[in-house]
Amino acid sequence: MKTHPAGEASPIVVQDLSAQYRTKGRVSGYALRGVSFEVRAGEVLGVLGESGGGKSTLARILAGELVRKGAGGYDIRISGGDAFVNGVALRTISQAKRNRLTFHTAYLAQDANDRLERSSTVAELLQQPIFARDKRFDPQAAQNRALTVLDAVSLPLAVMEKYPYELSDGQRQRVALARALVLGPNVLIADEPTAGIDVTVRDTVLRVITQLRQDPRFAGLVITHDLAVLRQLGAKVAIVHDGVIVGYGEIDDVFRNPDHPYVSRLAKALGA
Ligand SMILES: Nc1ncnc2c1ncn2[C@@H]1O[C@H](COP(=O)(O)OP(=O)(O)OP(=O)(O)O)[C@@H](O)[C@H]1O
Repeated sequence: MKTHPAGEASPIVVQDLSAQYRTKGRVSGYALRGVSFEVRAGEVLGVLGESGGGKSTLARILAGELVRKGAGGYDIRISGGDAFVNGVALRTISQAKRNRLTFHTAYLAQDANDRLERSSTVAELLQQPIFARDKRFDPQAAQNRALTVLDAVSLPLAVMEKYPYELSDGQRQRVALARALVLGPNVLIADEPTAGIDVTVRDTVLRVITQLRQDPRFAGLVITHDLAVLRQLGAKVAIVHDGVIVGYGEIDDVFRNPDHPYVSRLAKALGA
């Protein structure tokens, strides 16, 4: 397994990363073009940018989900550079090793709440990742773990026996978040975790990140235009536009001294 040359590197390192999508055997234009940044231990990076800029592509790669089958499926090809999560290079690792790596990564996709399997109860959904990692895991311990993450996302016990379709959008979003947390990850990749859902989810996301941060190896990448959330987290920001990073640094530095016309436009739009 290829590892980051720097050894004890940041939990997330992206080096000159370029990526394309493969659709029906054809490779598309570049979704990311030579992107580089690091998220150090203890840091949260907020990723902002216009629709189609490449934010979700970046999240998918860092979450180790380069290929997804079925409806809304896709196939990403890393065509240049590399990305390292917990020191492991994502470009060259096998699917089996990638699966193992993702045990340490909580990935909340944009449609995470719709992805929950309809035929499983919340209790089952929360325990599935535990048994996927270790078939012989003690069932009582797995249930306790599920209860702990349920509580962390402020859902009542009664939700455990329900099916996703019996829940509200906000509750489903909380279940998806709880499921992402159940293996005790040190890396969080969240794609618009607070967009379009009831406002209380926002507080839960903030609380969860604060809790995760107690792990000294924690690093988070959160795609959101919610500057209030990013400020509360003391996050740095990366502005992605047309597959490249056009602004990077502390929120106020980036928006007060824009290096690119898109950053000026975004600053105005967000009232930054
Ligand atoms: N499944 C796919 N197949 C082919 N191309 C795709 C696919 N998903 C995204 N792309 C392309 O990759 C580029 C980056 O898209 P991406 O979804 O990463 O942007 P985004 O910044 O997350 O946008 P949004 O805010 O709308 O989610 C776009 O040109 C887009 O058309």
